Amino acid sequence: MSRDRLYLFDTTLRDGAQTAGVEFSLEDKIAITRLIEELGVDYVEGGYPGANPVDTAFFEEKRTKSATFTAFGMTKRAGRSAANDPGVQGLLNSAATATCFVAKAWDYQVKLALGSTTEEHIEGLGDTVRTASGAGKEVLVDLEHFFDGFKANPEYALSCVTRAIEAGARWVVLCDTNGGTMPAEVRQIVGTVLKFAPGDKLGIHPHDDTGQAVANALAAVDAGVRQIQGTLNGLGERCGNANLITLIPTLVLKPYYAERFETGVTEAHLERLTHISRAFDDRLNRAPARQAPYVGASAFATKAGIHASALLKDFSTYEHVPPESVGNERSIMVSQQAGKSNLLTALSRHGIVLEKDDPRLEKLLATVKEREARGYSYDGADASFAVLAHSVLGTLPSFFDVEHYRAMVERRHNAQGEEVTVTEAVVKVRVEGELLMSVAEGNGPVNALDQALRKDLGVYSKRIEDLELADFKVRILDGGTGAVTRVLVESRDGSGERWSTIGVSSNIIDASFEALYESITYKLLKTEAASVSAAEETLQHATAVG
Ligand SMILES: CC(=O)SCCNC(=O)CCNC(=O)[C@H](O)C(C)(C)COP(=O)(O)OP(=O)(O)OC[C@H]1O[C@@H](n2cnc3c(N)ncnc32)[C@H](O)[C@@H]1OP(=O)(O)O
Ligand SMILES: CC(=O)C(=O)O
Repeated sequence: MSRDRLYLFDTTLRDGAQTAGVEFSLEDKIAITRLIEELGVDYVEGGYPGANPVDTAFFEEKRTKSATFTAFGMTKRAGRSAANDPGVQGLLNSAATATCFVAKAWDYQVKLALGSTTEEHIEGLGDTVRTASGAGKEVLVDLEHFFDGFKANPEYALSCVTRAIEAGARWVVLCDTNGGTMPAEVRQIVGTVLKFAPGDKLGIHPHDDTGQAVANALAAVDAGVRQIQGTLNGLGERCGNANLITLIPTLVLKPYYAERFETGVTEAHLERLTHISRAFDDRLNRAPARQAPYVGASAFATKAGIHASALLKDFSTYEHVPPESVGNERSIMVSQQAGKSNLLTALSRHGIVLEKDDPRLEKLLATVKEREARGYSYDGADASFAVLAHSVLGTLPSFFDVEHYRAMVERRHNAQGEEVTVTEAVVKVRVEGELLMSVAEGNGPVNALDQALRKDLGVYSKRIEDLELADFKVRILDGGTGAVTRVLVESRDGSGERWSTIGVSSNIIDASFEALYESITYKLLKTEAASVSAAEETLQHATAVG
């Protein structure tokens, strides 16, 4: 059976940014783009250039590698042409390859919210699409309130679709903006739209207000649309958007969809799904939902006492897909095999190759599990996993030891009588037998400790020169007096690589220091091979000259 191409459009950085309590920094947007691209989606909608400084800065350069970099904005405002509309021009002058314009497909909203007429709005839609398409952009149109608009005035809603296509839109996206449409209605309405527009130009943008965004996306695909818009972990306005982390494995692993549709998602992308979902939650500073389909910690967890015997004969007795296909793991007390497979994959990402029966693997697995029980989480801290693995496997070079550190925060009055807060840190490290002490000031205790730790690492100083802190996140794991603090530090270097490390302690400074220490250790680990071969070359050269 020949398969239709189904396109996946991620709007985490745009509709996801409209979630209550979520605020993305530029650093967040850059890092989340990398996560989204690991999924193998076709489009990344990065935000709304011109709406706020972060989004404007984000669109100053192309941020995607494989996905089409897309900017969102509204169609031209009434009373001016698209060529003279600063909002439209902001999108056209951005580094985006595609522009997605929102227009209103419900006549009531046009009159009420825009104070305009349907004739004027539809003219504006056509003008905006023609202008953007003439400027060389791939054009998408999000038809806001499409399903409610269709129920109120099908003629107007349908004419928005046909006008956008006539004007040159590559995609017209039918939005269930208020999220109240039922899957059966989606199927029925899309069926009618298909009499006026081809399915390979239609998309669906469902909201989750009745918990059916994923069902509505699938209903629309069944009816004939060929693009789905959604977000990581279902983030989005109010109750969220269609969850791509749920939809993607369904489209790829379920024979009903896999036999009919082809996406850009490969098996390798799918195996990163759990990691991506949890790393995204870590970035949002929220606990991953244990019962999330496919990727939750409970998605493949079984109460061993009840189901163990059947599971041991055949895992499919209680699993609808194999957990490793989505990078998750089975949680059964009587078997550690899946855990080992997971570890082998994670180790190979760091160039560590082990046999499955290597006894050190069992030790590493036990260590990871024991540390995760204490609050560590290696899903969002792959660099800490690499450091831990080398340490347990006995392959971690002894770069430096921290003998002592101290951080001091003082609130006092300066000579002018103003209140000032002064922060200072002292770190003593031992490098190749030599004791080195550094003192630094910072804008807070963690910053001061970071400065002091990196100030003098003796022979290693040169190798960490281009190391920078990109982000710092704190999460309190349990409330009350026994609270445990988890700190995630994101670092980057001149090669463009970014990595995350973790620290856990009842003391926030201790947790931060651990994460900073591991970041430097990871940087030294990753430069170790290059440093050894440079030393060997120098030695060979000296021998040849000598
Ligand atoms: C359904 C959705 O999710 S659509 C996406 C919504 N997302 C956002 O709004 C997030 C980003 N938005 C923003 O930062 C701001 O709204 C901005 C910068 C875009 C505009 O800010 P302001 O100029 O202050 O306008 P404000 O937000 O108060 O109102 C929206 C304006 O856009 C107009 N408008 C809304 N949709 C459209 C449209 N599709 N075409 C033309 N005009 C539109 C409204 O009539 C209103 O015009 P008015 O200022 O003349 O009253
Ligand atoms: C465009 C959009 O986000 C919506 O209609 O929901």
